[in-house]
Amino acid sequence: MEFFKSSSKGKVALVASNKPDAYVLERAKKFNVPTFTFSKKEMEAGLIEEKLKQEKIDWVILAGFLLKIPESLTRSFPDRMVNIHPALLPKYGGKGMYGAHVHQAVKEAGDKETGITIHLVNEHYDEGKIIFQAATSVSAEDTPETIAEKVHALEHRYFPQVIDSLL
Ligand SMILES: Nc1nc2c(c(=O)[nH]1)N[C@@H](CN(C=O)c1ccc(C(=O)N[C@@H](CCC(=O)O)C(=O)O)cc1)CN2
Ligand SMILES: NCC(=O)N[C@@H]1O[C@H](COP(=O)([O-])[O-])[C@@H](O)[C@H]1O
Repeated sequence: MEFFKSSSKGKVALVASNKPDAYVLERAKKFNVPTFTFSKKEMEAGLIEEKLKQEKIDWVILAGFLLKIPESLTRSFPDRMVNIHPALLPKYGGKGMYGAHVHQAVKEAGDKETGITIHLVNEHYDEGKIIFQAATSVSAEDTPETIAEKVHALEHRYFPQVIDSLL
């Protein structure tokens, strides 16, 4: 929202979440961005498709969204739905691989690097076309928490720029 508030290429037109207490909804209010909350059942009943068409949304950007997007919704936004994953796919992707679970797996594997992947969204978890990746080193002294800090820094640095490059 900060990045796009003065953009001539696009704007954050709606913030939607299935978690009514998600802090991003508070952030959206400060940027005067409309918000929309929904349940998993409503998503699976097609309520999101209706809302996004009503609001004339062009792109759907997933950031920490933790439910499987139904195929009907992914097909409504062909090559226009983007997700950010906190690892270097195809490593550490798929069901169960989200948030701290990913960084824990990287630590337990003893990997020397991790990173972020920005990809198009299809009907499967984390299997869409990869658009961008950035890596960071992992040392033996790193913990899942310090790994998360490094990954979050990459996300905050690159996600807006990559989205901007797609518009
Ligand atoms: N159709 C798609 N939907 C989603 C994708 C995708 O690529 N295709 N990406 C995810 C984001 N994600 C990884 O980047 C991801 C998020 C959550 C899970 C997961 O295992 N979720 C749990 C439920 C967690 C909860 O309810 O709190 C589960 O399915 O059991 C895996 C990957 C967003 N949607
Ligand atoms: N597989 C999906 C996944 O793990 N997404 C991750 O959830 C976090 C949300 O952080 P935040 O809500 O605290 O900004 C982000 O690190 C994002 O990569």
